[in-house]
This record gives sequence, C-alpha cells and structure tokens, in this order.
Amino acid sequence: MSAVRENGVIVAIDGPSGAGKSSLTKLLAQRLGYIHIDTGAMFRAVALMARRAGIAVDDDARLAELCRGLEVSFVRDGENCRVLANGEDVSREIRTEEIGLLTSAISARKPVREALLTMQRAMGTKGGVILEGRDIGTVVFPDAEVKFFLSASAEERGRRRYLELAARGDQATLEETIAKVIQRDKQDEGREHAPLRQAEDALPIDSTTLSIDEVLAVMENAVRERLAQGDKG
Ligand SMILES: Nc1ncnc2c1ncn2[C@@H]1O[C@H](COP(=O)(O)OP(=O)(O)O)[C@@H](O)[C@H]1O
Ligand SMILES: Nc1ccn([C@@H]2O[C@H](COP(=O)(O)OP(=O)(O)O)[C@@H](O)[C@H]2O)c(=O)n1
Repeated sequence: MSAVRENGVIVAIDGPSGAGKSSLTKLLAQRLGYIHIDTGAMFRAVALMARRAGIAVDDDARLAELCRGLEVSFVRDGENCRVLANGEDVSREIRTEEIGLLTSAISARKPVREALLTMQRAMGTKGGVILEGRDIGTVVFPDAEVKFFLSASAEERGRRRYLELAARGDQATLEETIAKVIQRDKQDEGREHAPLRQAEDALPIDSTTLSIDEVLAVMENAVRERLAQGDKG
C-alpha cells in the first residue's frame, strides 16, 4: 500500500444504479468525517450542459471542449450536498431519469472520462474521501485502501428507484423503471472505456435483502479495521 495519505484513506464504492451507493456514501462519510464525492453527479452535470449546448453524445471534440470549460463543485447544504456546474446549482436538474440515460451514453466517451478522471484524482488523492461511482476502485483509484462493490437484484434496484421517482411525482411505472435500470446496467457494463465491474480486491455487498443500516454496519466495520491497520497493510 502507498504511504499513509495526509487526510486519511480513500474509500471506493462502485456499483450499478439503485444499489444504494449515494445513500451509503453520505452516511459513511458522516460517520468517518470524510468528504463525499459523487462522481455520478459530475458525469450528470456534463450531460446536462451538453444537452443545453445541443452537443451530440458522440461529438468527442465538442464534449472535450465542454469539459475543459466546466468546473463541477460540491457545496454542503446542511445534511445535503449541492452540485454546482460553473457556479450554477444543478442539483435537481441532473437527477431526472432522462439525464440519467443521457449520462450513461455521454460517460462512455473517452474525452469525458479523461477530463473527469483528472478532476476526481485531484479531489481525492490526499485521502479522507469516499468516492462513489462505476470505476473508482478499478480506474480512478486502483490503490484505494478500501473498496466496496455494492449491488442488488435489478428488480430490487428498480423498485427502489420507482419509489424514489414516485415520491418526486414521476409517473413512471415499476416495470418501466426496472427496464431503465437494466438498460443503464447494460450500457455501463458494456462500454469500452472504464466499464462497470468489480475490482479484484473489492468487498462485494449484495444489498437486495439488507437495510441501509445493515449495509452501513458492514462498511463502517471494514473501514475501521483498515484504519486500525495503519500503514502496515
Ligand atoms: N439497502 C437498501 N434497502 C432499501 N432501500 C435502499 C437501500 N439502499 C438504498 N435504498 C434506497 O434506494 C434508492 C436509491 O439509492 P441510492 O443511494 O440513490 O443508490 P445509487 O446511488 O446506487 O443509485 C434511495 O431511495 C435509497 O433510499
Ligand atoms: N464513476 C462513474 C459514475 C457515473 N457514471 C455514469 O453516470 C451515470 C449516472 O451515475 P449515477 O451514479 O448518478 O447514477 P445512479 O447510480 O445514482 O443511478 C451512470 O449510469 C454511469 O453511466 C460513470 O460512468 N462513472
């Protein structure tokens, strides 16, 4: 393992849509006093800005130019975190299913991945961070001290997403939502650049029948064990 980092360890939480990554990252970050980095929100911000600018998902030249001029930042707002794109609060707009699907397409483009990879490494390299996403433990921080691969059945993840959307007044049916989850899984797993996959040294957690608190307990124990090892590990 690399020398002990300035602010603590790096924790990576990868997994498919609806597995519970954001919920667990937020809670674990609070428990550890770590910074929560939602890399999905960064890709979503790129997708939102690309759609506004009328950039096609495969226009790599314009996507690269967009990313060069884009600054994505996170601002604490009480319990929550606001997502800013060039200073504009885009927290709500980036969360629609439409943007989620567009993001899945745009995040497969190499220039977008390269630009956000640089940003994510700059944000996390000193440690004391938990990054959630698809390729944190495999590409962004392969030397992260603690890695989790959080999953659940497609039906359960679709059900969770359906309840979340319904709470926001979205009319999508459960069947449609499960189908969209499976579509995003296929796109995220099947792409050439940084596909969604479990890192060899990641601890797999299947949350299909676990509560958020049960998953949190497993994660917190694993991180505290690693911290207790110090830099011997
Ligand atoms: N283990 C779980 N059991 C039940 N509901 C969960 C569980 N984990 C997450 N959820 C709920 O599922 C929805 C999606 O969770 P989220 O953390 O956004 O997943 P992801 O970031 O992996 O897409 C949220 O409404 C969340 O409260
Ligand atoms: N590190 C990451 C994070 C997200 N993404 C992409 O961004 C999309 C949205 O990510 P997200 O984490 O906000 O989506 P959910 O898992 O919350 O549904 C994913 O479907 C991926 O296609 C990625 O490619 N790499």
